[in-house]
Order: sequence, then C-alpha cells, then structure tokens
Amino acid sequence: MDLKSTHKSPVLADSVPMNKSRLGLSSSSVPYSASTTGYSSPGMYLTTPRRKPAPSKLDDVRVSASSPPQKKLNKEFGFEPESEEAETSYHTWVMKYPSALTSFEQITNYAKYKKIALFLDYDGTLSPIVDNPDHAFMSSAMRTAVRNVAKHFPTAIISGRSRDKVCEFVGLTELHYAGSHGMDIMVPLRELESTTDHPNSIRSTDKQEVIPFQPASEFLPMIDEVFRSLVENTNDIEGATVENNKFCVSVHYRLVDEELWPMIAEIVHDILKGYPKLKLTHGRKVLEIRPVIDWNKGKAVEFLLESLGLNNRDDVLPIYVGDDITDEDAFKVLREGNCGYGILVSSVPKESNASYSLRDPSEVKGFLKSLVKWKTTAAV
Ligand SMILES: O=P(O)(O)OC[C@H]1O[C@H](O[C@H]2O[C@H](CO)[C@@H](O)[C@H](O)[C@H]2O)[C@H](O)[C@@H](O)[C@@H]1O
Repeated sequence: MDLKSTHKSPVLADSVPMNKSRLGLSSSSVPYSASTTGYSSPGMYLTTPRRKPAPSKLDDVRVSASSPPQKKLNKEFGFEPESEEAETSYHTWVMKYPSALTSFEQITNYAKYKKIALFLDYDGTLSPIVDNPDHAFMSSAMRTAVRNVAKHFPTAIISGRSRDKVCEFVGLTELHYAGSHGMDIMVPLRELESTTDHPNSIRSTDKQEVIPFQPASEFLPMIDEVFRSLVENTNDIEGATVENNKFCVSVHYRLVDEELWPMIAEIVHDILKGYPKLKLTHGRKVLEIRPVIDWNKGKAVEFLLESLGLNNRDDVLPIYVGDDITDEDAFKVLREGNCGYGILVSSVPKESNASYSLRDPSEVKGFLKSLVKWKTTAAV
C-alpha cells in the first residue's frame, strides 16, 4: 500500500514540513495547524523587527535562495541525504539556513557584550535518533560539551520527554530542565535577580531553590488514562511503543511495518475521539498526544527567560538549538521577537523558522565547544 498517496483517512495529519503526509492523512483534521507549527512559505519571516534594531539584523542571516525541490523535502526527519542529488539540494538549502559553524563569527559578532542564554532540545539534537527511545543516550563527549557550555551561559534543556527522563539522560544538575514540551518546568526562584549584575552568573539548579511550573497539571489523570488505553490497544502491533511523558504521550511507530501505520493512526484517532481536550501532533516517527492548552516550547523559552530575569533585554541573546517540529514554536518566538537565533538540526532540507542550521548532533557538539572557546579566549 502506498501510504504516501493513496490512503485517505479522516484520522490525523502528518505535520512534517511542506504538507507531505507520510501517513497519507488530511491535514485539516489536526488541531496543530501549519500556523502553530510555524511551517510556512519561504520568506514570510523576513518581516520588520518588533523591537531592537540590531547592528547586524537577526533576520538578515538567510540569503535568498529558491526553495529546494518538493521531492527532496518529501523525507521524514532525520534521514541522511542518500544521493548526490540530495547533497546538492542540501547545499542549496544551507544557503538559506547557513551553518552555525561556518557562520560562527557572524553569530558571535552579534553576541559580543551580550549574555547568551542557551536552549537545547534533546532527541535528535544532543543525542542521535535511534530505534529504541529508551536507548537514546547522549555520548559522554556531548555531556562534557554541555557541561562546559553551561559554565559560561545559562543553559536549559527543553524536551518532549518527561522532565525526569530527560534529566536522567543528560545527567547534569547544573542545567534548567523543561519536560513534556515545556509543560513541566522547574523554575528558579527570583532571588536570582541579585545575580543579574554579573553577566552569565546564573546559579546552577542544584544550588538554587526551584518551584515547579506545570500549566497542564489538571490533565494528569486524563493523560494517564489515555496512556493506558493506547498501550492496551497497540499491544498487538509489532514494534509500536507508547511512552508516558507525564503531560503528554508518545506513540512510536519507527519500528512498525509501514503498512500498519494507518492502523496506528486509526487507533490513536479513535481513542482521542473521547478526549476533546487532547490534541495530536506529529514528530519524527512519533504521534504525540497532549493537552489543548496554549503552551509549547516557545512559551517555555519565554517563561524561562523571564524566570531568569533575562527577558526583554537588549543585552541578552537567546539561542535555541532543536531538530523537530515542536522546536519550531521556539524558533518562531525568537524570530518574531527579533531577539535571538534558532538553529535547526537537520541533514535534509526543510522549511523552518530557524535562522541557522547544523547537520547533526555531532555538529551541535562542535558548536557548543566553539561557544566555550570563544567565551574563554575573546574579550567579550
Ligand atoms: O523534544 P525532544 O527532546 O526532541 O523529544 C521529542 C521526542 O523524542 C523522542 O522520540 C524521538 O527520538 C527517539 C530516540 O532517538 C526515536 O526512537 C523516535 O522515533 C523519535 O521520535 C521521545 O521518545 C519522544 O517521547 C519525544 O516526544
């Protein structure tokens, strides 16, 4: 069965870029629309900045380039370019989303005399995408890079995973963590403001008091119920796994025979019919069920910046690095606020609200190391 073109179902839509439905489903049935994911036509973000005209404008980093061919964009996230043609397409795309490594000087020129606040997604950004979600370990070299960067810049991990799980994977207490796509944040108490006269001197989370911010807490029993129901109903589908991310649930189909993808979609859709207060989003071979609340990774970035006393400040440069659709909400906040840079981790062309790109977690590691080197050697 050609799932890409023939299967028509009212179930759900694929929210991969460019409206390419891998599950072959109509995009109109998903509450998570193109506008909420941030994917849109190229060039629409080259708008007048809302605030802070910068010496080198944040929204000027993308040079104009024609969109890559649609067929090259018809790839699921995370696939490596497979051919010379794909490589050419990538090189065209990277003109529009320049590499954060080759544009490092441009980024740091803008960051001079500013405090960088770093936001990092986990899966596909700090750890490579692997078949088994429980085995998405971060390398020790990456952990060292994150530890080092956090010594110089306030650093937060914002993940779709449960906060506990991502904390366990990363294993660094000196960071800030937001789990469940930002619906579970440990917020540093505002006595931190006393540190703001010392650039980059945000105290580590192990030394400061924190309180939980959980805007979807009322949904916990509902999420648990849906989790159990999804487990029960997908039990017989080989390769399907359901992950409880506390305030959201992931249904993984990476290891499921492609012919059975529509069945998974159908099951999820049928269960969700009974839960109008939950919505469906789509990540990298994963369907994600989460509360219909106006909260996402972008809001989490704004919230964390405010909690850290770093919001609305011309001397702060937030940088967000992520690979998935849910990271687009954060890229969008930075782009539309003209206040920071989004860096998309991707080895295939896709439209994004990010300003720069990196190919894979290994390049992310290189970027983090470069930031540390810059901070420790340049007079900034
Ligand atoms: O926001 P993130 O930290 O990027 O989390 C998004 C989802 O990531 C995980 O799934 C993805 O990575 C897995 C491990 O590499 C892979 O097997 C899966 O196919 C990917 O979708 C995580 O398991 C999900 O719960 C997160 O929502």
